[in-house]
Amino acid sequence: MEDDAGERSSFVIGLIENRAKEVGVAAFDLRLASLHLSQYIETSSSYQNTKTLLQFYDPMVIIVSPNKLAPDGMVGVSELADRFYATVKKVVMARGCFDDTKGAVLIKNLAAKEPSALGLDTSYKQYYLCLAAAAATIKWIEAEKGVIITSHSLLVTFNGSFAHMNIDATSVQNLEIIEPLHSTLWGTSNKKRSLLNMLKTTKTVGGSRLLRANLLQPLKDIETINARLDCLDELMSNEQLFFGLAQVLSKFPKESDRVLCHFCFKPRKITNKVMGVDYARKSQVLVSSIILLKTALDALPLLSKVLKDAKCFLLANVYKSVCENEKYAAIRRRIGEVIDEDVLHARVPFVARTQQCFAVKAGIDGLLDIARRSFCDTSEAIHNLANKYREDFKLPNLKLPFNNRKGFYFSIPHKDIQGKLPSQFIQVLKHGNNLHCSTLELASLNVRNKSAAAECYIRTEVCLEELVDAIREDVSALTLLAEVLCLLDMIVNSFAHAISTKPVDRYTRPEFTGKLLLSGIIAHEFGYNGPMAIDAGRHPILETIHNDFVPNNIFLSQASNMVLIIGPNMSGKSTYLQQVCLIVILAQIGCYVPARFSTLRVVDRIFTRMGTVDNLESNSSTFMTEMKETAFIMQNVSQRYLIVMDELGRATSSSDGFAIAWSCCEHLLSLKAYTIFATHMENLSELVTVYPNVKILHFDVDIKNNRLDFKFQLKDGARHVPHYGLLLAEVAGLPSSVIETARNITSRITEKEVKRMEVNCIQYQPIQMAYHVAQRLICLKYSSQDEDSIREALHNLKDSYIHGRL
Ligand SMILES: Nc1ncnc2c1ncn2[C@@H]1O[C@H](COP(=O)(O)OP(=O)(O)OP(=O)(O)O)[C@@H](O)[C@H]1O
Repeated sequence: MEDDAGERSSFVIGLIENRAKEVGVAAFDLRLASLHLSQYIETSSSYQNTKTLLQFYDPMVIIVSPNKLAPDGMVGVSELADRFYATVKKVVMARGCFDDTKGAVLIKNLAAKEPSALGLDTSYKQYYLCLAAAAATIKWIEAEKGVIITSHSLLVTFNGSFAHMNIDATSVQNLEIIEPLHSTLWGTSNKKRSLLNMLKTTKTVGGSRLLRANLLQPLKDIETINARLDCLDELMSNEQLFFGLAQVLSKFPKESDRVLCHFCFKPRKITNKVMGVDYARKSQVLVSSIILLKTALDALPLLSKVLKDAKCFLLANVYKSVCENEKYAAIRRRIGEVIDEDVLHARVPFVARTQQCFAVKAGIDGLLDIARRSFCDTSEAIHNLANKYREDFKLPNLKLPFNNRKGFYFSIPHKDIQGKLPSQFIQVLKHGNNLHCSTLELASLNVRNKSAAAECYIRTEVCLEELVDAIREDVSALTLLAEVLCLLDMIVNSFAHAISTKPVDRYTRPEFTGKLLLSGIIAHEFGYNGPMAIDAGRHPILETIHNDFVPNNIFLSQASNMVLIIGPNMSGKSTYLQQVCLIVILAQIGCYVPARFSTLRVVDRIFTRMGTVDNLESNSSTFMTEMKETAFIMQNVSQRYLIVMDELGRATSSSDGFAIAWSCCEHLLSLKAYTIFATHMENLSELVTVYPNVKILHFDVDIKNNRLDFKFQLKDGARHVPHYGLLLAEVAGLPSSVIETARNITSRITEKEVKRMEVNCIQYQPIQMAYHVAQRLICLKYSSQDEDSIREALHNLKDSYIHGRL
């Protein structure tokens, strides 16, 4: 639709809730003509799930019902919209518009696929909230835009958000997925330093929107992830295919997705209301859409040529479903019957206007030909007028720019005007080194030129009526083409581009455990709870800034599902936590990752508590925010989650903070989720004496000349770095007398602590080792390795045990 251009959001969201904490969401994408339905129980009183969805969709309109149905203690989605999305247009529709029965009928009629494929027809009563939201949303769109949605044209997904990895809104900020934090880890805020900005080399608006959507909701389906990874394998090993595809994609208009979906919306029959809303403009959009569609269809044979020999499933499937699809050639033939072959899509406004006026072949409509003549005459008169002014007023550098709003105007360099501008020139505006202006004569010619163009558009629309109806019959083919172009743009221009611009093997393909093991006991034991191992992983963004970025490993498994990382300030803890999460996200969007090797299990949800984000809710102290975020994690955690906690408990008294951190760790250790916990509290390493499934690591630091020398290297076990806080405080410029006093106090405390830790470690090491041996033996029991490999593994295990390397 014409008013959803550019990268502005194109989502209209209907929201409704009941008193049982259930929320129904219908998110309608006007650009892609798709509708995404979700219904879920809101788990927190601060609406974390709803906020996450709203952040994901970034709506331009939120539709809510007037009555407050929120459960006690919750503000209600309507107020949520007011508080957090004050700049987004809010529409309140009568409760009756949220009609679930009507929603079900609409979905049945409008969805491109049978609703049974969505699980809606049999059990829709259960999902009445999202259907009610859908009814209201569709009603608003049809009324507001003056359109009727074409039957069986909508791409409908159900429960969309939960078929994907869930990253809550706070974690999106903490991990700097979309935008860098104001106080970034690296000092000044820089737009380049978010994962989205790093990957945003897509060439189309649809491609970058798909990329954003993927980063906010990575995939969970291993088959789809692997299909993308297979595609990247092929692109990386076949340069001709990679460059060929990149080149062909550039031949498709940037706005292909929006235009292809234009045909899903059928304008209502002309009513006074619609006539009043610049009817000519609507006709112009239609003509421009047809020209864009022609340009896109003309590029399809080139795509077929490049993809003909592609091997991977994804590209072969695109070839089969799009390139070999007869429907596109048929549509192109129909377009050729009415539209002039030479007409091209143009971005320069006046060229585009001329192409649109001359789109339909000459001789098809007499009135159109007359309107064109008038358009040409007025355009010529305007150019003649400019020539006349150049000569009469001695203004050889007078230019005649055009924009859609103003029409033609004059642009005169300031330096060419000796004294005053002649009085004929009106509406004078300074614009850089030029003056922009008009004259009465130009204004009158502009009006005539514009109305001649408007007449052309309206007549053209009449000529295109049959063609447009024919195109609408195959609208699902156009939606498919739009989807495919966005996906290819993301994979080729973003993923493959990012990998290929790095030195060879900097990015590698992640492996996923789970699929192969999904049978019987092995699936149960290891499939869903397979290990997460990253060898020589790097931070995808920071490594581009630091030439000497130090890679680090991680290993999490059922036997060791928590890693506790200890290290002084500035040693690299927060960077490491971010790094692991970003690698998991990259892997689950189907991209290679910055690591030498990685084996991952699919993560359902990432939770982070990193303490760097400003609190959005007023009246919450740093500590309360920290506790609220932690409570949210604790209440929602389940086994395939990845939890990342940075310095929990630092915002209160040290004893309470330690107690909270310890008990949170104990709680998390009792679950199957994987947790990475970074802390300054060295005493927390004593957890290892009680829980064999926690692994302690530390960031290596040397002390040279009373200065900390950071190695950024993770090492096994805990290491006590004496007085690192004092050393850093000294560097920061605290007076030496203050430092001296502080040093005396801390040395007395820490000596005692260290001794106690050493005793405990020695005492509990054998228990730890026995536990790890047992776990590895269980793994070996279920492994499918041959006898020799098992023998070798047992040998290695024995060696590791003897040398205390477990
Ligand atoms: N692996 C690495 N290789 C190179 N430099 C790194 C690495 N990790 C971190 N750094 C550098 O160290 C700086 C500090 O890292 P980070 O903020 O992660 O430390 P921290 O231990 O979390 O500190 P604090 O405890 O004070 O929050 C980063 O800004 C980055 O410049």
